[in-house]
Amino acid sequence: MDYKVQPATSLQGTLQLPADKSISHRAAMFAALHEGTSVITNFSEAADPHSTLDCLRRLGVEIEEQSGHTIKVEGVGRDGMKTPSTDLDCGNSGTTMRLLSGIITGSGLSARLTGDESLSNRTMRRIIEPLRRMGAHIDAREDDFAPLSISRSAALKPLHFPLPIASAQLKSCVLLAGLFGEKPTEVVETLPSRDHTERLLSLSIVKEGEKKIIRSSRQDPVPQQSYRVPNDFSAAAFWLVAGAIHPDASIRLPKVGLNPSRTGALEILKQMGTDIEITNNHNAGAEPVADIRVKSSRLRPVTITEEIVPNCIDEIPILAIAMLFADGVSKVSGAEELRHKETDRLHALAEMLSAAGAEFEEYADGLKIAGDPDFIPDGAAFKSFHDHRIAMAAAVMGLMGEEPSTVLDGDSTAISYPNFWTDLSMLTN
Ligand SMILES: O=C(O)C1=C[C@@H](OP(=O)(O)O)[C@@H](O)[C@H](O)C1
Ligand SMILES: C=C(OP(=O)(O)O)C(=O)O
Repeated sequence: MDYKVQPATSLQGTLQLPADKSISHRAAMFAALHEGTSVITNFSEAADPHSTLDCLRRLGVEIEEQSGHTIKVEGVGRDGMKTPSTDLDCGNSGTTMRLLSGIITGSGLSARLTGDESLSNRTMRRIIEPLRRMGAHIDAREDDFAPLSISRSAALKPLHFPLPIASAQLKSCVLLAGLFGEKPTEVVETLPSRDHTERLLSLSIVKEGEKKIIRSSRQDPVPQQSYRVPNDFSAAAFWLVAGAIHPDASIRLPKVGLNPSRTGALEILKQMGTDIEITNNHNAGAEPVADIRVKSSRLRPVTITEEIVPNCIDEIPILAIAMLFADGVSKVSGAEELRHKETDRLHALAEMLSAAGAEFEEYADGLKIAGDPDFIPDGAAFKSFHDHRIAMAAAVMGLMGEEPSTVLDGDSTAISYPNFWTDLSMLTN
């Protein structure tokens, strides 16, 4: 479905954001691996975490969805999952497919993991290679893409795995397989990526200079997962940018997860001069949470380089919109990974910027954008490529137009943020 975006005269209000998607996936999977009941509150209502719930149910885990975004998971423990009688449909969710592949390999069950068209065209080579070294037998289309048929007849082997790319999904996949092994599996991380898996499983971490060595084995108990999931910082980022670039804005975002391995965009927006206030810092389970308020700001240009990219990987589409309204030329490099998301996000951004009439250059690993605080995007029809983050970035840009614009296939927002369009109209009315 296509959505019309009207130019906004002002952006004011308080939004109850969706629950964190990355934490919701993990909370459900780890609750299933815990022996006993977990009650998770503020579980995400978005499509991706529900793909995870659906797969866990097919693996024999009982999950009750209660009122008020609460789920009760009857954890079966590491050895309690059952061979599924149907495919595990991971939908649009890379996190579901990559993390579950680790669990299937560890458990020794046989399963076939499928996904939608987008997920079936995202590389799985990065997980296939280490999981095979741990003893998995994996059949994949072109030895790279879903459907993935996973089984294991040989014993599970521990792995010492220096991460070849900064990816939390790859790190988590290997650590989850390792959780079933008698001897520890070690993942060595040089560039930090989101650390929810390590935190929520309380895994042992040794720091060696710049490196972090994370270990998992059968000796690690899987803790109960009864906590409130923080609201999603990645969803907050759309409104942080909308508030910063709009001349008449004040937006409050309560109870947002501020895990430092996720908040690169906050640092970047502060560096650009965004008027942001953070209050009510507290913890929810193993994760830091706070309230955020953003107001209209005059933005300076910024340069984003490789080291911070994993820390703001999902926020780069909306940061590109912030750059478009900054006073000067901004640059993103070291972000080739964006070409392997729900769509090629660098290409999708280039198409969006071009339809808006912006001045920019696209590189193999990034973008250069000539910003202007008075830029008026053309009221165009923006292609979202069925990608939730591209659709939401286009919508925020559309608020700054003089003419209405259209976001094509804007219903993909349901992948991570089911109330996005309602929240947008609430802020503008
Ligand atoms: O582990 C996770 O929950 C995620 C990790 C990131 O992907 P990569 O690990 O592939 O970089 C991110 O883009 C994705 O939205 C969620
Ligand atoms: C890349 C994303 O998710 P996933 O990899 O889980 O599909 C995302 O949410 O932007």
